[in-house]
Amino acid sequence: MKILTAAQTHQADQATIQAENSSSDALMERAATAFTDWLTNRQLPTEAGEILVLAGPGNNGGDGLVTARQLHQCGYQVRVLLLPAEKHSADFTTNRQRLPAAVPVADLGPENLPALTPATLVIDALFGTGLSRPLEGLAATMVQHLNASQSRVVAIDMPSGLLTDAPQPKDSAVVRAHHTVSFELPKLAFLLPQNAGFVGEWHLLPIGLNREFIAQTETAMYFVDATLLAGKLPKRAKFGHKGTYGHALLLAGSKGKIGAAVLATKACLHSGVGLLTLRTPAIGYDVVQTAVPEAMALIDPHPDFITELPELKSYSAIGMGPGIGQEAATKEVLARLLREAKAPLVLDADALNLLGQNRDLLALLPPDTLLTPHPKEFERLTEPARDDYHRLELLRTFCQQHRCYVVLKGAYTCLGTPDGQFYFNSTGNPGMGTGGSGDVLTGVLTALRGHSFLSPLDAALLGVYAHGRAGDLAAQQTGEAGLSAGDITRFLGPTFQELITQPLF
Ligand SMILES: NC(=O)C1=CN([C@@H]2O[C@H](COP(=O)(O)OP(=O)(O)OC[C@H]3O[C@@H](n4cnc5c(N)ncnc54)[C@H](OP(=O)(O)O)[C@@H]3O)[C@@H](O)[C@H]2O)[C@@H](O)CC1
Ligand SMILES: Nc1ncnc2c1ncn2[C@@H]1O[C@H](COP(=O)(O)OP(=O)(O)O)[C@@H](O)[C@H]1O
Ligand SMILES: [K+]
Repeated sequence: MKILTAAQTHQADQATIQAENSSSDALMERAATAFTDWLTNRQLPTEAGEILVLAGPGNNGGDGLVTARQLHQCGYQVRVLLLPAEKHSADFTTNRQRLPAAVPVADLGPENLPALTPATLVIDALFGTGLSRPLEGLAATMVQHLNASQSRVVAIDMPSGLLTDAPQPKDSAVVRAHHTVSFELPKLAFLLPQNAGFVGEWHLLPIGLNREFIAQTETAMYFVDATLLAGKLPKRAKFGHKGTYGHALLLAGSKGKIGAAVLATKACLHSGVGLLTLRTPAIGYDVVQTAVPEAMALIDPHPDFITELPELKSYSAIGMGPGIGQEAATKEVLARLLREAKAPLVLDADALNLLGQNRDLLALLPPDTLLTPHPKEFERLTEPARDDYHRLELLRTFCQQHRCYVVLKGAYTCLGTPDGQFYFNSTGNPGMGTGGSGDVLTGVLTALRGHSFLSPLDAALLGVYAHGRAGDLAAQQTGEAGLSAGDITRFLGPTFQELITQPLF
């Protein structure tokens, strides 16, 4: 799915109206109907209690007014408070007139703030994508009043006060919604940790925005779902053999962290690699040969950490980082790897920390190298970010400058590409916030980068998505708290099976 800006969303709105030869009023009715259906499917009139619609002056307020009318018609107890304004959108005015007289309506005022109890269900329709500046005055007071209450809050399209594509000034008033119900395509603001407390759980409702317009609209941001990946992972060839699927090399593990090597190795083997060799210090030999007999162990002469780079010529992808530690000798191995590798590289964990401490090494990164930092590791490679939007700017600059792919890990892992695109992943769950999940991802990505039939972009997209999806399948069995990194590996097979599509021709 594409992620559009607020301005592009508005254009999509207009293009839809034009293409259908209909009216903005009709599109508003469609959006609000989708919202009302969403709500009424989840809350019976008795459960909902008293519903209070807060309506602003624009089309977001118009959505609120249509919703109030429809809820009333469905037997819900609903009343409306309007935010006084100098001008109103045409569709707001139309729907103000259409509101049945039986629905109580009043103007908000500094002396007329509503009583809000835990039994009140508030529909926030003050502002949506048309927000052009931080809230102030009465709107800000109302939002603070709402946030201080125990009421249940559902926002239409956006939590009011939150900008769609840009950071908020600190301390500006933004509704803290339990649910945000938005239309058609996700918004950048939903994907950033700093907005989690405002957005709550978000939901997308299709409203039939014009597909051609969306297809033609240029964007640098995508939300990666199964549809976007359809057809990218081919079925294994009937006469394929282990040579067809690449020979991966992993450099992983040090004393006390051989487990990281085992996790990455297992994940790589469960992601379709043909052959796998693991370079690990001598202390890991028995562990690895026992825990993962499918992998070949190429033991470093040093007992505790990796000190020598093996011969590289037989490998189709090389992953380095999980559990390697930050010894000077290991840094030299990394530097030699960057100088000598011809195969695609995946760098994670301490390989990234070593790069951060020795930034001159960044100049050696071969083009299309894949780096997989979490935000702290990314900071060590660049600089501390002021906020999540600034972090994305740093990500774009870093990827363009070093011609590399960066998997910035998190709840919505963001893949940055050398041409400045962002791909936000849709899979995964908080259960994956557990030691070793990242090591599993390195194994997955190393396997996929070794598939000559996948582009660097597709390998990264498939790997990140599959890792999260396997975590989701695992959590269905273990629960989120019970999930450990090895559980993710067990579900990689079914995940890849789901992703394979086999067209007839
Ligand atoms: N696209 C879709 O898919 C569909 C979209 N739909 C709905 O339309 C919504 C967008 O509507 P919208 O463009 O009318 O903007 P909205 O958010 O109501 O606010 C604009 C008004 O607020 C004002 N204003 C702005 N900031 C302010 C501030 N800080 N403090 C005070 N005032 C402020 C601004 O005035 P101005 O900036 O010009 O001064 C203007 O008057 C969208 O979120 C969705 O709910 C659906 O109906 C159909 C499908
Ligand atoms: N709340 C979450 N939702 C989805 N995925 C998550 C969440 N928390 C962590 N993850 C995923 O788990 C992995 C954790 O990686 P990392 O921090 O490197 O762990 P480790 O260093 O312990 O292996 C990342 O792929 C990240 O995207
Ligand atoms: K809103």
